[in-house]
Amino acid sequence: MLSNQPVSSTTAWSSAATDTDFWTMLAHTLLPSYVNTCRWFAGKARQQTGFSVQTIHSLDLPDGDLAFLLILEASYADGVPENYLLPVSFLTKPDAAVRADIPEKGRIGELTLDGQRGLLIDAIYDERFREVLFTAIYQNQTIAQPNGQLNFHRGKGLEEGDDKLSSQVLPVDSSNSAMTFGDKYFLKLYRKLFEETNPEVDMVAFLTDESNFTHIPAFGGSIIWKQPNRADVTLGMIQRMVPNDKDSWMQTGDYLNDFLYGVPQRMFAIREDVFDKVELLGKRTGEMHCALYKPSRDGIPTDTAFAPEPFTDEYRTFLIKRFEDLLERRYALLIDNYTKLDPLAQRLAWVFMEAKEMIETFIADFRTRPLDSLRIRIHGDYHLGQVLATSSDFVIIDFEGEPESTISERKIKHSPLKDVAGMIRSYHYAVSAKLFNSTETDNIDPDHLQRVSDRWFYLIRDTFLDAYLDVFGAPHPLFKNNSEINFLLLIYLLEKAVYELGYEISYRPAWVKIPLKGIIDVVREIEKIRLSDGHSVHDVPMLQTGLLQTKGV
Ligand SMILES: Nc1ncnc2c1ncn2[C@@H]1O[C@H](COP(=O)(O)OP(=O)(O)O)[C@@H](O)[C@H]1O
Ligand SMILES: O=P(O)(O)O[C@H]1O[C@H](CO)[C@@H](O[C@H]2O[C@H](CO)[C@@H](O)[C@H](O)[C@H]2O)[C@H](O)[C@H]1O
Repeated sequence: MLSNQPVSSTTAWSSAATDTDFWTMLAHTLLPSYVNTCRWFAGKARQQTGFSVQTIHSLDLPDGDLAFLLILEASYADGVPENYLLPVSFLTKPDAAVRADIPEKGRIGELTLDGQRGLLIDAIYDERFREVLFTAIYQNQTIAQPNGQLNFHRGKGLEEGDDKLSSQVLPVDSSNSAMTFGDKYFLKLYRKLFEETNPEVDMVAFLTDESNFTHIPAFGGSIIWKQPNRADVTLGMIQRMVPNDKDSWMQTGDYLNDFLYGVPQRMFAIREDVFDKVELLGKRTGEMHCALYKPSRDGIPTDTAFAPEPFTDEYRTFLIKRFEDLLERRYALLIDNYTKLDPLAQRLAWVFMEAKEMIETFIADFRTRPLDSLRIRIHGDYHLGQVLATSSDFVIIDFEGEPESTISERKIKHSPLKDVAGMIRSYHYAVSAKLFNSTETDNIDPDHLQRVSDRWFYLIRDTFLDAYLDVFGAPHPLFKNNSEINFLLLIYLLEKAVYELGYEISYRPAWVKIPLKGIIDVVREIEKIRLSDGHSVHDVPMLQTGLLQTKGV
């Protein structure tokens, strides 16, 4: 977004790196309004108190010009400041063609530097900058900077001979920026930065280098900022590009359109190939977790970052605390927004509020319940939108973990059933969003709609779960027995639905009833447990309609 204010400085672009006054001036003029238009800036809704350029890394462009990688600090009235990556370059040529190529969202503003007029842009839109990043990764370059060094690392997935590829910025608007190289590589530049290696780099590099799991885009390399006595900061990662038409959320939506067709005629029909796909996704998910399960072999411990761990007291305390905080925040959010909810959501909200004590008792049981299953690194934000559908298979992407968690939290090991719960919730979302938000079902009795969507969901859930568990065989150290599987699934399903409740209240209020229904389904399961054996929960029965019963796990 171009600012109308003409901004000028006596500094030339070539000597700007060391001119702190220049960057301070920019941080007070062009940058705040620009950053606030960017999809990747997560601080828009917060009360901002200012921006400052904390660090400037210089990169030489092929024609002798320069681009800078700015680390921009955003400060707020409440809470800790955040750091964002903003690469900038300065186009001085009054060349209309060059400028016409820069989309509005890449234009930071007009600048006059040392008498030279030009346009300051987000450098991802500068082909020279993209070429420099790619070449540096390809050549494993280390570029010294006043504040440490930039380490460009090439991984297994970047092939020899692919050194000159044309590049583009992908139009997807998300929390990071994506560039493609020769339609073969996908480079993600992280925008919000953390002083720790991004979990996505850990995970994708590990799966590429240490396992035979091929259903992720192979790791092509990373861009890391290293500083003495400080943790590494990950600036970017490159992977193989996956040719895909759509993600699994969209694919499931297509299946649901077919299904929806029969609903007004009271015909319940799911195509067989839908079950085949769901089974395949269950299998791929199981294979991903098998690949992440690396016990010590012959007494030789594997990389501790990936070694399986038991359900320690420390983990139990962490999870319970997180759950309690999450519940408190969600109850408060729900109360604040109650009057904005539609009548169905309000009814469900009441059931949730009334079940508070029961939920708390159930969570508290997690502190002492004997659990012999194991925890490993997992995807962490697993849902249908994170799985790309190729012509006949699936590729799993976006291993950054749950956006609301800190980077350290995202690396905590969990039961892989947390990912399984994420996917189950996602199927529930898919059918609920389709059936309750489509005009085709406007005239259908809501109770009937609820019954058919429940049936669809249970069949799909059990198909997914069954195919998932089949991968492990029985017994497997990750899952002690059915009772533990069912208990852990309930815990993670509840946690995920409670997390989603906040997401929907903030971003899609019309969808709030979806996670509320998910929470209430778990509450009903907890009630069943209590009714079956008083208040102790030794044997946790299978989920309603679960095919699990037939498995000898
Ligand atoms: N390796 C890849 N190949 C092709 N497209 C990809 C690849 N990785 C991601 N994408 C596309 O880019 C979008 C954003 O990627 P994602 O990893 O989810 O980024 P973000 O962290 O910004 O959400 C995805 O929804 C998908 O459409
Ligand atoms: O942007 P991310 O992929 O990191 O994930 C966030 O946004 C997701 C929504 O796009 C949100 O997922 C929720 O909605 C999905 C449907 O749009 C559904 O499939 C998921 O089950 C549901 O959790 C995700 O929670 C949030 O972290």
